[in-house]
Amino acid sequence: MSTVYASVVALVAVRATLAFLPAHILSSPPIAVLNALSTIVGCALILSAALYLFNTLRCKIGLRNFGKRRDGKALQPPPIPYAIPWIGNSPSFLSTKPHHFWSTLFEWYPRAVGACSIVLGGRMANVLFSPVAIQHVIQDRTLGREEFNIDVVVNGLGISKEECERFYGYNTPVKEGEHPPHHEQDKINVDYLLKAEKVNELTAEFIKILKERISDQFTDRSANHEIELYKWLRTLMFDASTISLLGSKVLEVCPDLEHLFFQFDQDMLSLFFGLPGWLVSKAVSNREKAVSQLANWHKVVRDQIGTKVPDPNGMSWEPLYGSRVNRARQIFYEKRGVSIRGRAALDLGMIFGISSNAIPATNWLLMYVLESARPERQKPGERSLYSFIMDEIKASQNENGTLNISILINQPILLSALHEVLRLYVDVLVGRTITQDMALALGAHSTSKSGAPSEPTQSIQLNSGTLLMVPSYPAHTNPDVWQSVYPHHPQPDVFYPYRFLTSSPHDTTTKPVFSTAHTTGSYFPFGGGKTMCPGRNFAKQEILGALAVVLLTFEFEFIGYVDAKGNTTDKFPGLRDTLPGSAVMAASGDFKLKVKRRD
Ligand code: HEM
Repeated sequence: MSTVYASVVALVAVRATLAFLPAHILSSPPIAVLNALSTIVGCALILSAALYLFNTLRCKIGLRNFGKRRDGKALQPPPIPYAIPWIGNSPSFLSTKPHHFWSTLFEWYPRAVGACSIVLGGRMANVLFSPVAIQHVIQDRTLGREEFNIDVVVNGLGISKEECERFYGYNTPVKEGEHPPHHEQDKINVDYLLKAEKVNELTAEFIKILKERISDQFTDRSANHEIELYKWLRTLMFDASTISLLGSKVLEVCPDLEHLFFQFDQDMLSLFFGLPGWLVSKAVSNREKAVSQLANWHKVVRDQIGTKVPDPNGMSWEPLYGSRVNRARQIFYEKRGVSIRGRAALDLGMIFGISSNAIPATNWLLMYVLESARPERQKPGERSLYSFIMDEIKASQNENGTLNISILINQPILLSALHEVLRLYVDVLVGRTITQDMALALGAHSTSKSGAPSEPTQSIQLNSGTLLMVPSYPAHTNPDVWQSVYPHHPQPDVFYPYRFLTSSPHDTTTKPVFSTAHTTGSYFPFGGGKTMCPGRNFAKQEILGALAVVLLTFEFEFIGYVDAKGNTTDKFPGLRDTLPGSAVMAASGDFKLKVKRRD
C-alpha cells in the first residue's frame, strides 16, 4: 500500500509542478514526455482505484448475501478486492513476511464465512477456511492436484512440459489394461514408502547412519564444545536421510549437495509460483548447479552398472541407489524414458520432500525441549517438557540400549509435542484441481469434542477449471476451533506441547492420551486424500528417532540465542521470511549450546 501512496504523492507533485510551468518549457521534448507519462500513470491509477472500489463493493455484497440463503443455492465465494487486473491479489499473497496475507485478511474479512476467492497471476483460486468444507475436500479421493504437480515439476524443477507429460501422463490416453504413469508412481509410494515394514527399514538405516556420524563427535571430554543447533543438526540429518533414501554414492559424487540443496530450498517457491525470469535468475542458477551434480551421480553409477537398477525387492539398501523406494523410482524413470537431467531434477524434488520438512521440524522440537530445560524456565513443583520427554525416550529403549521405534512413536507427550510443532510451523497450501462444476457445503464449524460437523448453512459453487486452495495456517490457528474445545489451553499462536493430550501431564490423577479427535478439518500438516504426503510415516519416525538419538547421546547447556546473522539476541528464534506454502517453516535464528557426550 505504501508504494501506492508514494506513487500518488509523486504523481500529484509532478502534475502540480507541471501546472505552474510556462508554455514554452512545457513544449520542450523531455517535459512533454514527462507530461504524457504522468497523464498515462494518472489514468492507470484512476482505473486501478475504480477497479479496487468495484471489487470492494462486489466483496461487500458477496459477504452480505453469504450465509443468508435458505434455498440451498450455492454462491460464489466472496472475492478479495484487488486493484490491477491479472496481477490480482498476488502482491499481498506473495509477500515473504510469514502469514502476512492471512493476518491482514482476517483484520477485516470474517473468518466465519469459511471461504473467499482470490486472483493470482490471472487465475481464480477458491480458498477454504471452513473446517466442514476442508474435511470434505481433503478426504475426497476424486480430487487430484494435477496442476500443482505440473507447476512443481515444470516451474520448480525446470523439467520440460513434454518430459513432465511423459512422467505423469495426465493427458495421454492409456492403453487397455495399463495404468496411467501417475498411478504407477502412487503404487511405488504405497508399496515402498508407506508400508510399516518399509518405513521401519528406512528408519533403521537412517538411525544407523546418524549414529555413525555422531560416534566420533565431541569425544574430547576436556575440550569445551560449542555448537549452533540448527547448523549442526542440518548436516547430520541431511547426510543420514539422503544416504538412507538415495544411497551413499550420491554424497561421494556430490560432496557439496547439502549446501547446494539448501540454496535451492530457499528459492523453490519463487520458482513454483512462476515469478518472472529476471526475479528468479539466481534461483534458476542455484537449481541448475544442484541438478548438474545429481546428473553426475547418475552418470557415475551408470558407468559402473549400466542402466539396470538393482531390484527394489532384493536387499533393503545398497550404496548406489539406496532404498527400495528410490530403486523403484529409478526403474520407473527408465521405463518412462526420462532423461538424465530430468531424473536429476526429480531427485532434487525427492530430496526437497525429505529434507526441507523433517529437518526444520526436528529443530523446532529440539529447541522447545532444550528451552524447557533451562534453569530459569523451571516452575516450582512442575516438571519440564525435557524431563517428560527424556522419560519417554528412556522407556522406549530396548534392554541393550537400542531404540525401539515402535514404542517411541507411540509415546503420548512426544507425539503431542511433535504435532504441536507441525500445527504451528507447517505452512501448506493444499491444492486441488476442480475438473467438474461442484457445490461444496461450508457449514458452521464444529465445536463438539467429537469433531462431528454441524448442519450445512451455505454452499459455495466451484466451477470446473478453477483452483481450490486449502491453506493450513488459518485452519491450524483458528481460535474458534482450538480454543472452544479446550478453553484452558493457551492461544493457538502459542506453542503448547500438551495441546494434543486428553489431560495435562502435570495432572497426576489421569494418564494423558494423545488424540487428534477434535481437529477434524482444522489440522492437516500432511494434506489429505489420495495425494496425502506419502512420506508422513517415515517423517514422524525420522523426526522422533533423530530427537531421541541426539538427546540420549549428548547433554546440552544453553548459552544463548543467535539471530539469522549469528549475532547474540535475547529473542527465541522466529520464522525465516518465505513465500506462503513452504511446508515446515525454517527458523530465522539459532540456539548456541555447550555440548558434551553422556557416556
Ligand atoms: C514433516 C515432514 C513433512 C511434511 C509436513 C510434508 C507435507 C506434505 C504435504 C502437505 C504434501 C501435499 C499433500 C496433498 O496435496 O494433500 C506432501 C506431498 C509429498 N511428500 Fe511430504 N511432507 C513431509 C515429509 C516428507 C518426506 C520425509 C518425504 C519422503 C520420504 C515426503 C515426500 C512427499 C512426496 C513424494 C509428496 C508428493 C505426493 C503426490 O504428489 O502424490 N514428504 N508432503
